[in-house]
Amino acid sequence: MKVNINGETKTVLAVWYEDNKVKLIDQRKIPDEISIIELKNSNDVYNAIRDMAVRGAPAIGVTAAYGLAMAKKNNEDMEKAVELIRSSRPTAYDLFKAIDYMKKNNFSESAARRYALEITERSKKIGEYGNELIKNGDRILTHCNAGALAVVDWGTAIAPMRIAKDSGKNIFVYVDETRPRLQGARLTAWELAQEGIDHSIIADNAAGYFMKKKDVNLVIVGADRIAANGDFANKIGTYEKAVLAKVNNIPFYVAAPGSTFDFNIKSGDEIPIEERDENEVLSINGKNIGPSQSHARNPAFDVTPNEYVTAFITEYGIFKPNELEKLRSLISKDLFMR
Ligand SMILES: CSC[C@H]1O[C@H](OP(=O)(O)O)[C@H](O)[C@@H]1O
Repeated sequence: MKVNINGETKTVLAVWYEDNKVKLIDQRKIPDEISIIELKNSNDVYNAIRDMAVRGAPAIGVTAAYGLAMAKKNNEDMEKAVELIRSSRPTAYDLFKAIDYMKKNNFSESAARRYALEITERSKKIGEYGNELIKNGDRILTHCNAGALAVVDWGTAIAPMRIAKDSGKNIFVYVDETRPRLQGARLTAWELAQEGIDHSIIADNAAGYFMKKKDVNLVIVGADRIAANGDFANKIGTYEKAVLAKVNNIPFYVAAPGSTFDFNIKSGDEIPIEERDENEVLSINGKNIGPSQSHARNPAFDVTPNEYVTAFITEYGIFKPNELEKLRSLISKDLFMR
């Protein structure tokens, strides 16, 4: 993605592999600064994923792939490195796909680079297919960050918006702030601003207001894990946006690569939901927002039933929930996904 750093336009990626180190933009510091951190071993990779220096299902997978190649090159105990990185976060299926891919390819550096390139190229395809759903003048709502930062470049839900803009369409985006980690207000808004895409940040609770006012033409979100029946996990708050979209007859699209589809599970009931530290809810920028006696619950994801999904936007094309068997067949024939 192109970013303006001190008046200079640079092309940056969310995560890359250089000098036998995994390097990434520390997403906890955006939009205040673009800070690059270098990971030197599997323990660094575990911490970076767990603490969300890098986040977003495909980006987590790519970071794991590079991290395992680095661990192999550093002669780490690979069984321990795999188990450590596998334990970093439970919901995003891409993490486990990437680990399996690297295992099948002897944790080689070339395999990690191929994994990263495939994911990047596939996210651009998602953008091209998704662009077909966007008309000139459309007002789009999105939740959390499913942009280049959540992948490597391009993004999933944001990729169609970028390609629509580049193809000359006039679009506007409502960006849910996405409490508690504010991936929308901090990351999606930053990406859209860099791309010159017109947008407004809104409180998570305001999405229904704009949908009911008929000020939203479509919703596009990302995903962290999609079950065989089309139920999917995504950032907490997605489920209620999907219900509001259905009630207001607004198309609701989920953008995700094949690496996010978990056909081993029948429904969303089987998707593990990460519960994170309560302090992410209890404080903002390190300042407590509630009384000291109060505790908080902090599920990082929720599951949206397939009935609320208009269609899935993938690198293979666009599929309705009842067409996922066709998608499963295409993925099974895809050498990269085996
Ligand atoms: C393109 S995957 C993005 C997906 O990941 C986010 O979760 P997190 O920021 O906790 O990694 C969110 O669910 C996004 O939709």
